[in-house]
Amino acid sequence: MSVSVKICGLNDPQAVDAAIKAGARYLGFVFFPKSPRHVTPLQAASLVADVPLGIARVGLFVNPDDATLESTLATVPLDVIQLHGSETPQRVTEVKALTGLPVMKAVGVAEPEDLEAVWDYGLVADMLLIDAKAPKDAALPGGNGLAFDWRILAGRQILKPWLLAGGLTPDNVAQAIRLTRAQGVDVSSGVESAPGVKDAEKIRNFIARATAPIL
Ligand SMILES: O=C(O)c1ccccc1NCC(=O)[C@H](O)[C@H](O)COP(=O)(O)O
Repeated sequence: MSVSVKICGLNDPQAVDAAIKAGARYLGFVFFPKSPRHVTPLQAASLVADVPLGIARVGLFVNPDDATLESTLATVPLDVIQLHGSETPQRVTEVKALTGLPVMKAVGVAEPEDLEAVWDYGLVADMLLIDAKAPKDAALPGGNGLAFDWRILAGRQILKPWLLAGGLTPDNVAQAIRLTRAQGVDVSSGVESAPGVKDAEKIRNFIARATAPIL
């Protein structure tokens, strides 16, 4: 089965178009005001207007309250909610009930002990995004272009569908998939020319290399 690709932090129509044409399975839109990739619900509504069926529109939130989720969903149709903050398993369950949408929970990994959280969230989330743990002094909880030691995941069984994230690039994504046997991969900074500026050529290269047969 081919690896699914999520391109995260899309904020311009050319990049959305490049991701769709190159075969992305998930398109991520960041609703976190401090991010250089931040989009408003109205901007996102315009960006997703022509997304074909079968490609999931993912809204990325950091510790959102109910009102934020409700007002965003009233403006932009989304298929998946990505929670990228310190939401508890209980909050994941609440967000699923409130929105009626599947939840992808991001879990930060730096060392083998962090896999306990992967297990805990696997019991409640519909999907997991296994990402590098953000450094304590990082301005953002994700999208920092940092990788973790992928060998931590080698040979692990994970309860739910999951995507590998953190510091992936067109140059390292095939090796990351080979080591972790990830079913899907997620990228943001690795397909940018500057923070918050997506590069269509890098998006095409990334998707081609992630979906090529792994030898
Ligand atoms: O991208 C952001 O600006 C961002 C802000 C707040 C929370 C999460 C954020 N991004 C998450 C991602 O883009 C990805 O899901 C993932 O962390 C991979 O990012 P990268 O290492 O840059 O490829």
